[in-house]
Amino acid sequence: MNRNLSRLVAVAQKPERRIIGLMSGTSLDGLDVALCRFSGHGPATRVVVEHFATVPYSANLQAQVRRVFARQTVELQHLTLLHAWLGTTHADMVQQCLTQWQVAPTDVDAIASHGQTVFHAPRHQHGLPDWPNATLQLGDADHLAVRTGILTLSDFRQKHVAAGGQGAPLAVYGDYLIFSQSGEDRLLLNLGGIANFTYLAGNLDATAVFSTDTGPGNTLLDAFVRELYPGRQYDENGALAAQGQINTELLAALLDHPFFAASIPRTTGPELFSPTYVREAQHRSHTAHLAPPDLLATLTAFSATSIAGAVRQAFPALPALSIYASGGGMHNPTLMAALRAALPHCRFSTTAALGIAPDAKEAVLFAILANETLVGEARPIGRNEQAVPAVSLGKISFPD
Ligand SMILES: Nc1ncnc2c1ncn2[C@@H]1O[C@H](COP(=O)(O)OP(=O)(O)OP(=O)(O)O)[C@@H](O)[C@H]1O
Ligand SMILES: CC(=O)N[C@H]1[C@@H]2OC[C@@H](O2)[C@@H](O)[C@@H]1O[C@H](C)C(=O)O
Repeated sequence: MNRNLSRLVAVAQKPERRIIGLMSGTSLDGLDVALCRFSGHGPATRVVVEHFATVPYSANLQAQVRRVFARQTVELQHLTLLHAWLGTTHADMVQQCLTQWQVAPTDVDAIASHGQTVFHAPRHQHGLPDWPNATLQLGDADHLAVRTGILTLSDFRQKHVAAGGQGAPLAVYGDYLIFSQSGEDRLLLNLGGIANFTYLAGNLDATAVFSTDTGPGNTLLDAFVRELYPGRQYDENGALAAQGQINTELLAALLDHPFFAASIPRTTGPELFSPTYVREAQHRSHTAHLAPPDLLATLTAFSATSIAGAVRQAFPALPALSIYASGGGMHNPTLMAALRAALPHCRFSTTAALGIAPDAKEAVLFAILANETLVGEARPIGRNEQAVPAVSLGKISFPD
């Protein structure tokens, strides 16, 4: 048997595994690196986050990714170069973390690499009836495996698409395994560039579980803060939006898009929710000359209202739900206050209350996907249109 295959079998048979989860989302703020220790699989999964860091993306890295990010037209050579370069750059970031944590690469069983999404194209968004759902993540994992010497699983979204999904949200697989709790109906709400949630039924009915994107989280806020306040990357603690007034005409125009009426699950990205989207809504609502704080207040309300709208669409009877937030947006008190106001029947806390640091959650979820692919088995979650493809996700890259 090939040496790599026998090593793979040995990793799968270990009582405990250390897997590094890597996630770099649509905010392009950095690479989240979570070193996780696993035992078990499926609903018996036990995960402890031994170390976590966000390695910030340099201004150059952000600029290089933005040359292709969510763009209809790109320079093909640059896209090709990025694929290899991000793979080696992510490998160097992993090595930097391991050195800092004083962990030897030989003590890590696997890396689970999400890669950098550069374009997300579900059919409902590209609108081309003869073309499939599609999504593209860069940062080739062979480069990670060869450079770190660690077995690497990657490119988790393609199998989801191949099995009938939109390539997202994938959080549902891990949320279901580690956050389901008898007696509590839960929403796991991630407030990243794009916001999404997973519903977990308190009666532990796997067929009732579903997940969906809801629309913008921080992506529009970040884009306009960068444009209107040069040198700033985001609305720190929601302070700018807190000084502004919500413009109800613009808010109504922003919410006037078929995405918000589409059936659940629906996924999206900055391809749709871009500054151009906002400018068109401003044009339609005659609000092109809003003061910057008023624009940010309205965009914050747009995120909160669209998230609350998706929750109300999914649960029209307004049952009491416990919402556990994660992702960078939970550090924005203006956004969180707007969410609380829009969903007064829900109880809010963060995944810290469930034992997973909210900034680490998405990276941990990719480590869980790798653990399942190595040790677990595909299992059915959800039903009908909300069924989650029952497949093992990710491709395997060997170090040699
Ligand atoms: N103190 C803070 N105040 C306000 N916003 C904050 C704060 N800290 C982080 N954020 C927001 O969180 C963002 C980063 O969030 P996160 O890392 O969860 O996004 P992501 O993983 O890139 O997104 P996605 O889940 O869409 O892939 C920042 O760009 C900023 O908008
Ligand atoms: C295509 C893509 O990268 N989508 C991301 C993005 O960021 C949030 C939301 O949009 C979600 O659908 C997804 O990430 C999370 C980790 C997911 O798949 O669950």
